[in-house]
Amino acid sequence: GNHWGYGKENGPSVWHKNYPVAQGNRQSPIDIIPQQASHDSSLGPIVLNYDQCTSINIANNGHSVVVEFDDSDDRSVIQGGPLDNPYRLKQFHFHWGGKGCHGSEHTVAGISYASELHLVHWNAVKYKTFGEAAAAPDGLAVLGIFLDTGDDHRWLHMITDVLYMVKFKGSVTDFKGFNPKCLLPSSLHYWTYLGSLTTPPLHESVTWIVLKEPIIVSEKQLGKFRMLQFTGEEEDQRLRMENNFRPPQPLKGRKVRSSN
Ligand SMILES: COc1ccc(N2C[C@H](O)c3cc(S(N)(=O)=O)sc3S2(=O)=O)cc1
Ligand SMILES: [Zn+2]
Repeated sequence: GNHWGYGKENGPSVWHKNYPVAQGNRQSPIDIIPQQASHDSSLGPIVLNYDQCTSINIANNGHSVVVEFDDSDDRSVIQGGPLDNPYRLKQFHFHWGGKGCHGSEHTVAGISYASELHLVHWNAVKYKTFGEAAAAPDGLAVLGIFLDTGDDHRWLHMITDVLYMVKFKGSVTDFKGFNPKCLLPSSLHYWTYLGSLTTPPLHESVTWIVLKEPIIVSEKQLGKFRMLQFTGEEEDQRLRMENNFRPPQPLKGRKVRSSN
């Protein structure tokens, strides 16, 4: 059917037909212009408590590769920065480009990175379920981390080495005990703004926290993401999973704040 995707017929330029909020006033991603971001001394550091981390599985959902966490309690949370209370880690996933071209969703002064990692958290203090939070203006907090190419990333191997097991849409495999703290850059300096999910349903429910410092991964490691498929094993079409990113959306007067 006309299920949404990243192709010509079902990609970001036509999502508004089924998801009119695509043309809303707080859509993501955006182009972040550092010189126009306002330094806000009231913005404290973000604090990540991932130590009791409980990853459950890794899956190919037909749009990205997703690592899900047990979010039945507050063992893995993000807090501080622009957030009024702790938000619970639910999943993380990636967006990337095709060979040699870029694939991040947020851009910095027009520059895009090779890929972008999103760690999705929800406000379990205010909302009873993830679904309720995902539709509320202060329901989600997504930590965005840019991936640039260079040397091998010593911990990303733990993910790229199992991608072959989730090659096809709908595949899932156990992935326990992975702590995403090993995917953070050395600095937690960030930009923050109010935005949305970057895929349908495009809910305007995300406080975005985008780290300024990218992590470095090798072209070889990125290449393993590109052997994933948008399509299921039983489908005739074999569509390589790449360029699964939405381009920057209009700022519509929003302010981007910068941590110190
Ligand atoms: C209730 O309706 C729903 C609300 C949210 C979701 N999700 C899947 C989305 O693909 C999606 C995209 C995210 S991104 N690229 O970080 O902006 S985060 C996220 S999700 O895991 O929240 C599913 C159903
Ligand atoms: Zn994402």
